[in-house]
Amino acid sequence: MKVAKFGGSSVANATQIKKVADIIKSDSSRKVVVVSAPGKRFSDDVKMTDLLIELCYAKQNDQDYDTCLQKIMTRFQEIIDDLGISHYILEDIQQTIEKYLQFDISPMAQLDALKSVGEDSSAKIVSAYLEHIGLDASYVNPKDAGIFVSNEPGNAQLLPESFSLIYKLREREGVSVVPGFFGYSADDDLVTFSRGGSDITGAILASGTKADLYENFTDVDSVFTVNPNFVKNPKDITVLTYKEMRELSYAGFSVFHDEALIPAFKEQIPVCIKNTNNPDAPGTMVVSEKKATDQCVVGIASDVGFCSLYVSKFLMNREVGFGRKLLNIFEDEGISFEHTPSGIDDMSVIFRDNQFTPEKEKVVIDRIRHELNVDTVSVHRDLAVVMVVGEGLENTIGVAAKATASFAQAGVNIDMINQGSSEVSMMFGIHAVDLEQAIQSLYKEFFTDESNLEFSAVSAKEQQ
Ligand SMILES: Nc1ncnc2c1ncn2[C@@H]1O[C@H](COP(=O)(O)OP(=O)(O)O)[C@@H](O)[C@H]1O
Ligand SMILES: N[C@@H](CC(=O)OP(=O)(O)O)C(=O)O
Repeated sequence: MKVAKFGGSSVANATQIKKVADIIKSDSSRKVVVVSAPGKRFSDDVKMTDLLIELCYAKQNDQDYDTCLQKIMTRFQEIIDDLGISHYILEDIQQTIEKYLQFDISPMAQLDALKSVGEDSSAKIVSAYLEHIGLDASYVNPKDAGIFVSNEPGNAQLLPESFSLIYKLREREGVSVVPGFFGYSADDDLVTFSRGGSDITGAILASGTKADLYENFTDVDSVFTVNPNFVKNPKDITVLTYKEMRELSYAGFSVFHDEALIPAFKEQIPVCIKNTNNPDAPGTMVVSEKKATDQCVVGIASDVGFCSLYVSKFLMNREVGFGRKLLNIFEDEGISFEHTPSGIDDMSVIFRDNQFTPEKEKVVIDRIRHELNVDTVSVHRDLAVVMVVGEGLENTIGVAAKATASFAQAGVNIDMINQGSSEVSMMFGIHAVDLEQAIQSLYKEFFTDESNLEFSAVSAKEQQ
C-alpha cells in the first residue's frame, strides 16, 4: 500500500488535478492521497495559502477584505467549473471561510483555521473529481484520519497517540483523500504544521499506516544536486539516504520538508520524490542505506536569513560553564540556535535572523557583556549557510580543501566553517550577497568534472 502526496503545484488548477487523477487511477495500491492547497500556476502567481493569510490579516486589522476573498473564491470556482464537479463544494468553502472569519478566538488560532481552508478544500475537490470519473474515493478529515497535534499554531507537532488511530486508515474502502498541512489539538482546534507542511502530513500517514512507499509528487523529475534556481539544469540525484535528505532539506532543498523525514525515518518507509508532470520518470528514492558509490558529495544546499553572534574572551577554554551560560541567555530570550562553532578563546552562535529584533539584540548583548564579562561581542547579519552533503564525506580526504579553494576562486569570503560535527555534511557561513557565486563555483567543483571520482580514489587509497 502506498501513500501519495501531491504538492501545491500538482493541484494548482484543473489540468494539474486531472494529471493527479490519472496517477491515482494507474496504481490501485495508492490508497491514501494527501493534497496541498492550490499552489502557483506561473512564477508570479500567489499560493492559495498566502491569499488566506492575507485575508486573515486584513480581517484582523479591520481592513477591507472583500477583494481578497473574491480572489480566493474565483480561484476555487475556476477549478470546480473546469473539473465539472458540483458547485455544492464552492458553497461549502464560502461558508467555512465566513465561519472562520467570525471566529472569536486568538488571532493565531484564527490564522491557522483560515490557512487550513486551502488544503481542506483541495481534498474535497480532488475526492469529488475522483468520484466523478468513477473511482471509489472519499474525503477524510484529518481528525477522522487520526492526526492529533500539539496546540502550537503554525508549528504543530504530532501527538504519539495518533499512530494507532492512523493505522485504521488501512481498513477504509477505496481511496482516502486527506488534506495536508493541519491536524487537530486535544481541544479540537485546527492547528497547522510549519509552511510546506503537507509533506509532513504525508510522511505521518505513510508512517502511521506502515505503507510500503511514500510518494511525494511535485513539479520536478527528481531532487537535483543543487537548487535549480542557482544552476540551470543541474544533475539529478537517484538515491539519497534519510540523513542526506535531512541535511539538504534543512539547508534549503525546499522540494521536501525536513520535518517530514522524521516519521518516514522512524518507520523506515522509503520515500520517492516524483514529478506529477512526468510520472514515468523514476524520481529520487530516499532510503536508509545506499550502495557505496563513487559520488562523495551528493548535493550542495544553501539557505539565507541567518545571523551570527560572535564572542571572544581570553582563556575562554578554561572557564567551566562558559558555553552553557552563553546558550542559557539564548534560551531565556526564546531564541533557538542552529550551530555553535568555537575556538579556544572564541565562540559564535548561529541562529535564524527572524528571531532577533533590534530590541532582542540589545537585551542579549547587554546580558552577555554584564553576565559573561567578555572581551568582544558582535553581531553579523545577512548570513547564508552553505552545506556540502554526502555520506561519503566521513571517509574522504580533501573535500574541505576543494570547497574552500572554490570559494576563493569565486572571491567569496568564508565567515565560518563547521566541519566534523555531522558525519554527512560540512557547513560554511558566508555573506548572503555572495551566495549565487559560491553555489555556482561549488557546483562546478563537485559536479562538472571528475572530482568525485578523484575523491573516491583518494579515500580508497587511504583506507588500504
Ligand atoms: N535541490 C532541489 N531539487 C529539486 N527542486 C528544488 C531543489 N531546491 C529547491 N527546489 C525547488 O522545489 C520546488 C518544488 O517544491 P515545492 O514548490 O514546495 O513543490 P510542491 O508545490 O509540489 O509542494 C521545485 O520546483 C524547485 O524550484
Ligand atoms: N499550502 C501550505 C502547505 C504545503 O505543503 O504547500 P506546498 O505543497 O505547496 O509546498 C504552504 O503553502 O505552506
